[in-house]
Amino acid sequence: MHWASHSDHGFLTLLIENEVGGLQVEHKGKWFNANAIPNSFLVNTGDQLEILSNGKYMSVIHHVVVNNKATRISLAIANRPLLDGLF
Ligand SMILES: O=C(O)CCC(=O)C(=O)O
Ligand SMILES: [Fe+2]
Repeated sequence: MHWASHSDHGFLTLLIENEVGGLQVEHKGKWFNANAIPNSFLVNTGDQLEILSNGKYMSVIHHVVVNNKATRISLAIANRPLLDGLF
């Protein structure tokens, strides 16, 4: 089971997750596990960065796989643009 696949609206998203993992990123139609490195942030590129870099840094499509065997804990720190303005 996984949460809905999506890209983040903001510039960058910083993620910390526990050892359960579960984040997957899409590349050329395939899904890859994005296992966090202990004591580090995992950084997702967002839509705002893709737009401001004219597509040089693509916004990553991702989702999270979960199960009923292990408790997944994650902390996401995101900046998001106002929906009615530029920033
Ligand atoms: O929990 C995670 O690792 C990712 C959460 C996420 O994709 C989000 O908050 O946009
Ligand atoms: Fe996300």
